[in-house]
Amino acid sequence: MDKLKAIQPIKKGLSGEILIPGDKSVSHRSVMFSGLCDREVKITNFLHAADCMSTVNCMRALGVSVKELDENTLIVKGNGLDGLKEPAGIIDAGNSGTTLRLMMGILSGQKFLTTFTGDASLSRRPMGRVINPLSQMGANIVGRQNNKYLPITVIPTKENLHGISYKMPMASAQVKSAILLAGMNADDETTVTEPYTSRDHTERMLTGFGVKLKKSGTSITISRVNKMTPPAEIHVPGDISSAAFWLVAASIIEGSDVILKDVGINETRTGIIDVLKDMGADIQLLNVRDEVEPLADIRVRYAKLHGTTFGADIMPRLIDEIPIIAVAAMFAEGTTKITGAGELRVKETDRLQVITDEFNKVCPCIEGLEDGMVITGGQKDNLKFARCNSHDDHRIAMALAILGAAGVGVEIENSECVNISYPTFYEILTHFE
Ligand SMILES: O=C(O)C1=C[C@@H](OP(=O)(O)O)[C@@H](O)[C@H](O)C1
Ligand SMILES: C=C(OP(=O)(O)O)C(=O)O
Repeated sequence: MDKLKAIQPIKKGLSGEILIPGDKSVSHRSVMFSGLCDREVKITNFLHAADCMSTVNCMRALGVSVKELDENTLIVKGNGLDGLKEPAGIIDAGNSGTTLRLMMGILSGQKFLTTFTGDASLSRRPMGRVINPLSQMGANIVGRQNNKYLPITVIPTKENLHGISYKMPMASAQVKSAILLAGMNADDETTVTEPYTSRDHTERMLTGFGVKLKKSGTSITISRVNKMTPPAEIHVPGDISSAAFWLVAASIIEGSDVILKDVGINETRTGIIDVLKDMGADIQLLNVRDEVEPLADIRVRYAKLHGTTFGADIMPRLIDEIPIIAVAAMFAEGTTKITGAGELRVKETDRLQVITDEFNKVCPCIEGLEDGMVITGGQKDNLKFARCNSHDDHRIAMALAILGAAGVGVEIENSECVNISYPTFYEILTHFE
């Protein structure tokens, strides 16, 4: 039985500095791409959390050496671009959509068989969105319910993959990445076009490994890759999706003035900063610097927020932040309307449904829409202590914790799932009084 977590209200606000752990998306990719090279790559500030460990275990099962120098420092040594080996058993992708979808792209051109499983949540998530375009490239991937769900097997094909030009029905970095990674093994050019630009970590990191990509608007083109030349070291920036919980907590808890250290500010990820600023938040970027990914320290102070409206065009830039933005909206004066968020229905949970069901237990102020929600704000004095359920969704658990900390406290059932992306989250939260 998972632990019930009691969260106390924070009275004095957030202060000092919070060191933000490594970015989950960049951590996954750093291990995958390094594992396709034939020399050692050192990865620093790697996110040691359950999702990224699913990727580490997957790469190990495929014959890649991954040594852990300490919790956040890895040495990855692969056997070259054609050096992955057939795994001896079934690979468990756990809770991680990124692991499963990107690995399908990498494995679809390999000459061996791989079978994946995952947890109950991942087994409900749609995989046809990756299997369909990869099949058009000549991959042979089968899954439950007519190739839609886990368990999934990637079957070797006799023919090489061929390039396609694919217009994606949704903005998704996982789908885009899977197609580009398969495209590295295809005989001719592969082009993928998104309705809106999603996070571009794959494109940036592949470029850092010497892979040539052409970008035009929201289209990316890749050709067969014969060799990857890794940097000696990859430093993973702090995860803005983890920083998001403190950005909102400090914005809504009076007396807060805190600095979030070493946060990745790649513009395909900073939608949360734009939306919070639009709501009146006091956020300053300090010490901005540019590595493979841009980084900054972020100062955030309590401010009186007001409601806002946003939709599909900004959604890929804040897709994982909707639960915590909903919390900000509950404290903001006026109404917040979010549309174009239908993708939230196919995350670890149906996040639109879970936000409406669980946050309304604390204060019934959220009306669900088919592709979003309307939140009536100004609820600070109307919150009641409730027992809520994360439904085993890490981002819901953390958003509920901030809702409780900024209000009158909360109890969270299935609270341990924060280990998926932010194992030290509760420890940091309880530093503040
Ligand atoms: O590529 C990635 O690392 C991710 C892409 C997003 O998913 P989609 O591609 O399904 O939108 C995001 O929600 C997920 O947390 C991580
Ligand atoms: C959706 C998420 O991750 P994934 O798709 O990799 O499971 C997330 O971390 O919020």
